[in-house]
Amino acid sequence: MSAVIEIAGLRKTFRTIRRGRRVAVDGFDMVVEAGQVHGFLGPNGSGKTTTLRALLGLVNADAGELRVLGAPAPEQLGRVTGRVGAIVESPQFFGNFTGHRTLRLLAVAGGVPPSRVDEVLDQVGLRERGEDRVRSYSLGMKQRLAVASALLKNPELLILDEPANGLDPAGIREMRDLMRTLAGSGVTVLVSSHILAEIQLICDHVTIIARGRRVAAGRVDDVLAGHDPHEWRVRVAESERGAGLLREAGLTVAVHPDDVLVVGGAPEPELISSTLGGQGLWVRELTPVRPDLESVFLDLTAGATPPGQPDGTDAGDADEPLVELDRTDGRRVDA
Ligand SMILES: Nc1ncnc2c1ncn2[C@@H]1O[C@H](COP(=O)(O)OP(=O)(O)OP(=O)(O)O)[C@@H](O)[C@H]1O
Repeated sequence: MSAVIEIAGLRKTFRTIRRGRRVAVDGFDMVVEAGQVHGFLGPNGSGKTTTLRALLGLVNADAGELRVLGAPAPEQLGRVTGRVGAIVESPQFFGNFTGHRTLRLLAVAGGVPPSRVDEVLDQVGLRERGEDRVRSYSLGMKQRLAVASALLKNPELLILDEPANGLDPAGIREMRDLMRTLAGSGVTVLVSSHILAEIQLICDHVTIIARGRRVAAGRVDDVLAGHDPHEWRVRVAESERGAGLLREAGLTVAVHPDDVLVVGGAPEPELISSTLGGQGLWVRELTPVRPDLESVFLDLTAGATPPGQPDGTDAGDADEPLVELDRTDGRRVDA
């Protein structure tokens, strides 16, 4: 497998009028291999967008090495822009244009054959609505139109910043299906999100960022497996008696209606079986309750107040004037 995105030691500091220096990304590393659907997870203000913007040459990093499809960024991004589609933050479209016309204009501007327009509308499931005005689209449809615009170039790598943001459950499902389809057709997808359950469903790999630093990375299954189960499901013949014995041993026990005991308090499985077996209660089932990505994420990012924000509030504080030293105007970008 070859790396399509490589980030090593990325660091980016912004300056604000009131709070001075704010370290947005602090020695961050990430590797995305070809063919992955890679989730980029982190709490609000943890540095996801800044990282993606640095990767796409929209903001200058203070330090670090970045490569996209092997090309050092930002210096040689131009070599690979035709192979990368990206949507960073919500794209804006003219409501009066139809989806088809919007894409046709973008195709012409990007030197892409107009025949691609119908193909990408098909790919994102908007073919039937292509002749409707964008203003009649739902938020989910607008997001899919944005993805369609990023697909015009037939990219090998698609970078999506919070594509499921603001979508209702049906919109999230559509977006998830779309990403799966894209991955199935060989596109490498990097998707940033704080919607953990969705990342768990769509992504095979994940990098978790907190306070501008990587706190976990790897296959989703491995990241989950690296966290010991906090609880065990236990079945015994006499559930109430079993619960009493386990409580006496210092464990926390919840008795569920179907007589399943959920035993917590970081117990060793041996302690559970010996406590019960020692009193003649034989264990019929002893299963770890595997943590989901959400609990792992909360564990890893607990107390992750971004640097420079002692109160933990998200940095998008509307009342604070920001000196945006490196901000470029474009919110949406096809790299
Ligand atoms: N242009 C800017 N000027 C000043 N500070 C900025 C700028 N862009 C980002 N920051 C700060 O950098 C930190 C990281 O922000 P960033 O947008 O990268 O986080 P994020 O993980 O994408 O958050 P969210 O999920 O809320 O979008 C925050 O403290 C943010 O306020």
